[in-house]
Amino acid sequence: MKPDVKICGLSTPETLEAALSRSASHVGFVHFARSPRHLDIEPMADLVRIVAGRAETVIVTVDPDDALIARFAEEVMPDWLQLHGRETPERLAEIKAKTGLRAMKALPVSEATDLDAVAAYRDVADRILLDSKRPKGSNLPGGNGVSFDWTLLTALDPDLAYMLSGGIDAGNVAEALRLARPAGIDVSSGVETAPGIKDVGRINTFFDELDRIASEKGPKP
Ligand SMILES: O=C(O)c1ccccc1NCC(=O)[C@H](O)[C@H](O)COP(=O)(O)O
Repeated sequence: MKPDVKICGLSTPETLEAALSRSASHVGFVHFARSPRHLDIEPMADLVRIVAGRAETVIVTVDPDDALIARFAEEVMPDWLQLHGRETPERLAEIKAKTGLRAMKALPVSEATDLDAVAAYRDVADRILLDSKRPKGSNLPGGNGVSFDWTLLTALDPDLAYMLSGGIDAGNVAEALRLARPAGIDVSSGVETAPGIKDVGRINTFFDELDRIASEKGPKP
């Protein structure tokens, strides 16, 4: 089955259209002041309006308070909130109840024991996103363009439909899909020319590679 593909950290109509025209399943917009991909509520709402149901829309944020989640739900109206902070399973349930939105919980991974956290979240999160742990020197909990050891994921329950992210690009996505078998992949830096600068050419190259992988897997005559 084709994996979901989320292009994250979009911030311009041109790059958003590129992702949509190649059938991204999810498009992500970051609201986190320190991020080079940060968007305020209004420009984010403008981009979500452009999507107009062609993909699922995701606001990526970190430990949002109640006032902020209310603004997301009322002014942006995305399909998902993706949470990259220290949100507990209880807080995740509360955010879902208050907004009516689906929640994707990002869990940072660098070693096998990091996967223990999955058990606490899998029943409350609508999707788990397994992302690389923040590298030393970075002040961002995501979007760092570094990958982790995907062979760790072979220990996961095969029924867990998770998203994989962290340093995925056109050069390594085939290996990511082969080793980790995720239900979806999430890409940000891998389709940028510099942090926060998405590139239409790189988005197309990434989807070309996914098409090539799908054609290799297709039925042989
Ligand atoms: O992308 C950001 O700047 C960001 C900031 C704060 C929290 C999360 C953030 N990104 C989360 C994502 O969903 C990224 O797509 C994911 O971490 C993978 O990023 P990359 O390794 O750059 O592909």
